[in-house]
Amino acid sequence: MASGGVILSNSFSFYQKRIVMSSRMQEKNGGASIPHVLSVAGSDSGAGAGIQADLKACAARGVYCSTVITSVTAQNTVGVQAVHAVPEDFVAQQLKSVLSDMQVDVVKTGMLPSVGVVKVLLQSLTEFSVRALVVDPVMVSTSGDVLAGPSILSTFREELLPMANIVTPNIKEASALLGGIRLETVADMRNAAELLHALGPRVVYDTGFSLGENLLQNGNVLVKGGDLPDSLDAVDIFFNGEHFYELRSSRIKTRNTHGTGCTLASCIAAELAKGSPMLTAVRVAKRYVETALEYSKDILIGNGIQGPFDHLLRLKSGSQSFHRKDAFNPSDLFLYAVTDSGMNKKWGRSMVDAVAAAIQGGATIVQLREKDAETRDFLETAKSCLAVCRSHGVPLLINDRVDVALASDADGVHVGQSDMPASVARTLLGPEKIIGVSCKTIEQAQQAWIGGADYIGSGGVYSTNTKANNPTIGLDGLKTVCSASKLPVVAIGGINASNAGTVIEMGLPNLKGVAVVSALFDRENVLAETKKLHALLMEASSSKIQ
Ligand SMILES: Nc1ncnc2c1ncn2[C@@H]1O[C@H](COP(=O)(O)OP(=O)(O)O)[C@@H](O)[C@H]1O
Ligand SMILES: Cc1ncc(COP(=O)(O)O)c(N)n1
Ligand SMILES: [Mg+2]
Repeated sequence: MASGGVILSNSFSFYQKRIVMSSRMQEKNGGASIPHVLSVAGSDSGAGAGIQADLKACAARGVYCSTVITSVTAQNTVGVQAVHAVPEDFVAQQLKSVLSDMQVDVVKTGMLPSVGVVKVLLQSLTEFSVRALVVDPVMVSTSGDVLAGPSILSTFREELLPMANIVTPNIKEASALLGGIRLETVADMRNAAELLHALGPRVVYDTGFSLGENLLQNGNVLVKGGDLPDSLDAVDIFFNGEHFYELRSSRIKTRNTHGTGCTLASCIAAELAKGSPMLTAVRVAKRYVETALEYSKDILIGNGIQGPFDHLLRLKSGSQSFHRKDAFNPSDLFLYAVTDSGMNKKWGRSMVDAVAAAIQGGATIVQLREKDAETRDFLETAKSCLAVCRSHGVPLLINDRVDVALASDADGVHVGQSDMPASVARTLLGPEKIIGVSCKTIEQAQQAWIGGADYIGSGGVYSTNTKANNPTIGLDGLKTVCSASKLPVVAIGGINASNAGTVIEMGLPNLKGVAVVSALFDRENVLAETKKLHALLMEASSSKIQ
């Protein structure tokens, strides 16, 4: 960070000394500093707006969020049933606890229920330096309930707004702050943005400031048009004191807009904390709200008129977390079918038919392996095969392509040594998906375990023509890897009905099954071949060396 972050503002006094001390402490602890937003807002028991929305928005944007709760509301999708203000001295205590210990980059305010709370906040900001202040002047909930009464207006206008780097009123709030002027058109919104800018916010940063030269000068106003009557788009007006920007997105048809304002402001704060310039932060935030609303437009939470949306884009029914019965089960490796489009084409059947037949014959897991397919075709095939696999409770993995696994919501991936490392795949896919890694050596097996894989595939046990230039490790190599592996193992490479029994009967530690390609798919009758192999494996398992 540029040494300083000096803010020359009306009445702020920032202590350079503290910034230097705190970055020194971070250096001493050896940790990297993490973008950090402090949300000073009210709690919404329904978790659509307020502190809860702020936490989710920051989490979704990859920023740490601490919280100072100003008020506790009993609230749901019907409205606000009760409000319990937190005593001002306790708000002060929370502010001190967070700001005296943690390096907060950006403070974002939501519901500030009393003049006293605003004063306490401003006092804290004179004692502890932060890089930016985002003010969402929450006054009335969308349900029409008052969250901060008219007595607060003059304090907002005269004391809070002049300190803000950006203020984000909705139409009603902009009108209230400007003495009740009418706001019905985009032109009215522009006018309001200009008038609000004249009231403040006008914090000026020095040019060495880490958020970038001149980017925050003179403060900024965003008048949000979510509730603009008769508007086909969702239009917001951004004014930085020099230029107006009309930010438009499509208006999503949904009841789930509770908390959009809190979320937008938190996302702006999060992007600023990461170092984005103001206009970029606003654009990203608006795009994020639009995306989350589009994703959540049909979700149903609560019986009231305004529902919450899903900040993490994961709750929609049909997403994997709803349907997978449980976590990875190593016994699923028992009869592992790996597809080959060339073979299936040769025998005149579609991939879906081949997968369905293998499952019917007893395959316990399926891997879709498409070395030459166009991405779009691969994705379509993955989706159709997934439907078949899901209906039988059999996991579907994708060979190599983490992007296809993500896009199709398959159950996981299988990667080779020259594909994406397991640790990176794990970060992309999250904790629930299955990751398998091909390993020929003890070191590779160790690395797969460290990287967060669920199982390893070890081979080629026998020579095979499904993989060129693939040295075999033989039964001895398999034995070495199995003995050292902390993960369950599936044997692969040239395994078929004539040798599968030998592999299983060795009774190797951790060996849970065999993976086969040609033995199932380079045959006329996939169902019959799979049944035969399944029976043989059952037989071998019961007689394996203990
Ligand atoms: N139906 C919608 N579709 C797309 N964007 C929306 C929709 N409703 C609100 N927004 C956007 O959400 C943000 C919050 O706006 P608004 O609802 O006006 O604020 P508040 O929640 O404070 O009342 C704005 O960027 C606005 O354009
Ligand atoms: C605690 C709290 N803070 C803010 C809002 C405003 O959100 P919305 O305008 O979406 O009702 C709210 N309803 N509750
Ligand atoms: Mg709203």
